[in-house]
Amino acid sequence: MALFKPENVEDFYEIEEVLGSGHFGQVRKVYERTSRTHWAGKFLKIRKTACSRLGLDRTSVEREVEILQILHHPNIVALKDVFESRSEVVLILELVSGGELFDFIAEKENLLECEAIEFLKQILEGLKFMHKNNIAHFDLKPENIMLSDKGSPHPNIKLIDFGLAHHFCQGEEYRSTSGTPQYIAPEMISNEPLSTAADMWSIGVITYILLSGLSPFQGETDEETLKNVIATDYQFNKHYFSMTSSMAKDFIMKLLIKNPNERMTAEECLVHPWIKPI
Ligand SMILES: Cc1ccc2c(c1)c1c3c(c(C)cc1n2CCCN)C(=O)NC3=O
Repeated sequence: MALFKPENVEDFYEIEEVLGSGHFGQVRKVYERTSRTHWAGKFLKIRKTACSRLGLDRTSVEREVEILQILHHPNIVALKDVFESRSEVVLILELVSGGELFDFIAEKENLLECEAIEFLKQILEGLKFMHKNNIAHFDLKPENIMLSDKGSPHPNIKLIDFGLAHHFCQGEEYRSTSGTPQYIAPEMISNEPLSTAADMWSIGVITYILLSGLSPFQGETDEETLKNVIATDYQFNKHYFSMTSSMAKDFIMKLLIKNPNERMTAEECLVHPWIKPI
């Protein structure tokens, strides 16, 4: 069982404003007194007993910590420290102060293909590193793609939130039906064995949205969205894609493929002619 620091996190950090919250607990800005620097504190409520419904299972937190301790990469959020009290684990994470990629894009009229490519290259470099370490994120979506400094002419992308991530052991079969309907791969919905290819499906969906503002499978309800995903039923809306290059559409089509084995890998995406013109 992993041991985290038993000291009180507030002996080292001042807890500041809430940055976000979810089923897991809260993410808050924290100030480290000794270094006078800001970080993000992810406060996770831990189940007190096995039959308790509230809070997270400690093993799932240990899995997230183990994965973050492996992943040292410029496009993946860094884990600095972990504290534990009786009912809470606190992850001290790199503060990614530029906010979510999609909020950055929402502030612009529309995104040029060359701008989308620059963001996607960084996302794919982070994914290539993750997948080479046999780790899949399994929750790639715009909310989990952050910018380090949105004021910079070339903002740096950071992938965050590895709460659903999985580290595959050799030959292991892993199934999960967690995730967000708009972005999850068909094999997740039908509870088939998963692989890093599920992340590549999400990249196809994210690219479609980056270039059009539309979500390819979104229906009126989650149920309808899931049906559209399973049917791999999407089109390039003529109005929204009228100015989109055929190379960009080819990139998306080579990711939104029902059979996970036929999808491009992160490495193949990085040498696709749309991303890396000859
Ligand atoms: C400036 C800002 C604003 C909101 C933030 C974050 C940073 C943030 C961060 C993290 C997580 C897991 C969630 C976060 N959230 C919650 C929303 C994430 N989609 C994180 O790991 N580092 C962050 O800076």
